[in-house]
Amino acid sequence: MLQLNNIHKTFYPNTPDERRALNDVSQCLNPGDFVTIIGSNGAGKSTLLNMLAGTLYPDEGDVWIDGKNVTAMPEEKRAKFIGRVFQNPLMGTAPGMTIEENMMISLGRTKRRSIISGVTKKTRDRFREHLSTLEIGLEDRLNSKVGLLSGGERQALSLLMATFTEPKILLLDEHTAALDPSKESLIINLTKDLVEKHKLTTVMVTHQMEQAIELGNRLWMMDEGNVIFEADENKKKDLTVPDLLNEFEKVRGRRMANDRALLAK
Ligand SMILES: Nc1ncnc2c1ncn2[C@@H]1O[C@H](COP(=O)(O)OP(=O)(O)OP(=O)(O)O)[C@@H](O)[C@H]1O
Repeated sequence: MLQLNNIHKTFYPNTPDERRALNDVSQCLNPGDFVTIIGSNGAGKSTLLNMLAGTLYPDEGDVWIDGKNVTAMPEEKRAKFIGRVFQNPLMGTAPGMTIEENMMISLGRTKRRSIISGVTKKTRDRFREHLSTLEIGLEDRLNSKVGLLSGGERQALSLLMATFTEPKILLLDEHTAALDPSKESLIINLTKDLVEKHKLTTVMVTHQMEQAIELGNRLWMMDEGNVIFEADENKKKDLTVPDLLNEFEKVRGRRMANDRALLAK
């Protein structure tokens, strides 16, 4: 479903600011795989997600999604089959527009049909049905401006908008990091439900190692632009946070430097 072949990315090459963000990354995911990615500061996690989303292009290597080489495909075209939720609840939704208008935009991204044609009763009913699965009452607030929603409500809506069109790939970019703990568990449970319901191939970056172990069927640990340890479904079942820290030390001969991961529960 997803294949990364020998991906390299260096920012400001041949200058004093040169930063090698990805260094020969080759990985693949099967349909329905859910990989969580952890790693040290500056390991290349966000760069990898940006490469998948088409926000950045690799210097070398290629990206394949569902049998198609998408390496040079611009972000707006990939948005037809990639859903993404960001860390910041303010990103991913338009605050000045209503819930219904935001959902129409999501739908419009994936369909050729113009969104100006208006919302039919059938579409509105479909939106209500999807919103009701969140169980936070948004189905009764279709005409509320999204800017009035709380951070947790907005992140739940972003997650729904990224998934109800059934993308080929779902990218989660530390999507619970800005939420307080009660909202965080709501969003994590929703994530599990939506990924399972739509059988989505999912790539999630997180700084919380427990979350990385609990969610999904695969795990990649990154450092200095590459995946230095990975666990498949079997290996992941028995994995603990100390195991991950030990694995890092074993491979690198030093401790993982990640201030946010170490501060997280
Ligand atoms: N737009 C950019 N311009 C220049 N350098 C960049 C840019 N984006 C990332 N980098 C550099 O590339 C490297 C990898 O960064 P990236 O943000 O992918 O790491 P990360 O694993 O997401 O880090 P963190 O967990 O600290 O957010 C870092 O050295 C970073 O400074």
